[in-house]
Amino acid sequence: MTNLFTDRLWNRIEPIWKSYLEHPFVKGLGEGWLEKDKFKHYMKQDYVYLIEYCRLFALGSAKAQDLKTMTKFAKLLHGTLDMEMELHRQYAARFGISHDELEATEAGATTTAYTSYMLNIAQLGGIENVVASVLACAWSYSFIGKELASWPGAIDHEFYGEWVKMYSSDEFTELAEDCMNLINEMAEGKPERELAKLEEIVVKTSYFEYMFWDMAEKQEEWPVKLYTQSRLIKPM
Ligand SMILES: Cc1ncc(C[n+]2csc(CCO)c2C)c(N)n1
Repeated sequence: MTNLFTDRLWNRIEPIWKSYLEHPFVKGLGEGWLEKDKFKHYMKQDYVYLIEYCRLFALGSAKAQDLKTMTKFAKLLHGTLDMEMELHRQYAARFGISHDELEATEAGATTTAYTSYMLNIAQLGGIENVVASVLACAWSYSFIGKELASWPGAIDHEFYGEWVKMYSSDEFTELAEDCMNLINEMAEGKPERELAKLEEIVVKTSYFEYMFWDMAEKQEEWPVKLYTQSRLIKPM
């Protein structure tokens, strides 16, 4: 039996990912009672998150050592720009937000920290760092999508059903599997010291995923209180 690196990763990330399903934002989304304003905030932050995320896939293509990997990343880039971000544009339209307004969203603290971390890691190392940075995002959404799709009424919900449908779809499962196959191929033959580094990236990005759900729940932008002459001018 082969020892898959993703099986080893699963031991570390399972408790973190299970906590997403307990988080009020994800629970509310799956059970259908999530406040729309929270979802709107999430979709706007997620859109600018995805713009930065696309750069990661482009970096993956640039760093690829063979055409098969280059093509995989190009496919992931296209899938994100054209399919995943289209979901956001459609939800934005339902909220009366134009494409330009959506694109002009100012990234909040968590969004900035998360995308900056991934882009830094991906630029520092070789192709395996790019794959480790994107893995938790693609795989955890597939995990959440599949789980929520099994909750009664989630997929047919008049508002959140589209979200559940997209992330539980075959196309998304395939994108997540592409990332899992890539990391398994790249882990083969690597020394323990390097595997441990990759594992840390996947654990850190899994923590960031939790923080992203929490940012959405709290509708957080920059949690800074601004004072002028001792008067609070920007309560958070
Ligand atoms: C914070 C955050 N994390 C993960 C995803 C999901 N995601 C990002 S890229 C990708 C693969 C192909 O598009 C998937 C599934 C998201 N939307 N927002």
